[in-house]
Amino acid sequence: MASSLVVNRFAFFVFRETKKTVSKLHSSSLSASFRGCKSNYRFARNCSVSSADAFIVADDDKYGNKQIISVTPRLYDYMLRNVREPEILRQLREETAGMRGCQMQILGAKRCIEVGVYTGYSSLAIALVLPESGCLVACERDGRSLEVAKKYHNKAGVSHKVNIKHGLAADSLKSLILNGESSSYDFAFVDAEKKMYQEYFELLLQLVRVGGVIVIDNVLWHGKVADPMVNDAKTVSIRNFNKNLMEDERVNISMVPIGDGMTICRKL
Ligand SMILES: C[S@@+](CC[C@H](N)C(=O)[O-])C[C@H]1O[C@@H](n2cnc3c(N)ncnc32)[C@H](O)[C@@H]1O
Repeated sequence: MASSLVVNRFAFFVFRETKKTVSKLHSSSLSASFRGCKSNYRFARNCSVSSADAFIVADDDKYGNKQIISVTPRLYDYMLRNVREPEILRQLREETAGMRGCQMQILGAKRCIEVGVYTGYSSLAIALVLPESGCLVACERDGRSLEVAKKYHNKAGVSHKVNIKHGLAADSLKSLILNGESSSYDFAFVDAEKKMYQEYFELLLQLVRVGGVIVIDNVLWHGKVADPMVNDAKTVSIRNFNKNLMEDERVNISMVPIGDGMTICRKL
């Protein structure tokens, strides 16, 4: 891919040729994942989130003595100051910060599909790096969020690249398949209803070409997937989805522990 985007709920990376932009990282997700860490983890330094420095949440032999650090507010601010975030994305991030549901922001890539748009941060990030001939099919059920997304697509001059599908994402994906668009997409980002992940994945696997990439967000689900005591419907659904994906020979997968965790799947 000449350019691609990988954005997740709390972290957002833009890869464009050799450029890398990290525009949003959430400070609490890693520490939340390790809040229940077991006693055999050695806690070095201190464990206060208000600490100025990053702290080590685990450096157990089990992990080859690799240190796992938490992202503190100071480190988060440092990252925000040391990435290349386009002005238009900064504006949208700041406007979204005051809105209900603002913790949901995420993703992105060339002939692309996004499942779960919200106010459009990830869709704008994708659209900005798409070539003029590129397109992003943006699936979202919430009309109010879409109004904000459209405003920023217009403001950024990328509306012509974005094909908004207002409605249930599974229905929109099925209509793309019925329209003969199977195997014609390069990239898809999944960030909508967690209980629908398996269905989205099956539909997207039809729509994405061989070699294409599907990125699934929130696969660590605040760490709950690893806690056998947590068995609510969303957690169980993501846990089952992760297990199925691990055994799925139609894709190569890589689970990335940034933000709330995301799995990058490459269609074989
Ligand atoms: C986490 S937010 C998406 C954030 C966005 N990707 C970003 O990075 O800015 C999830 C969105 O999925 C939408 N959604 C949830 N279930 C859906 C469904 N069944 N069909 C379409 N959209 C859905 C919600 O309305 C919400 O706006």
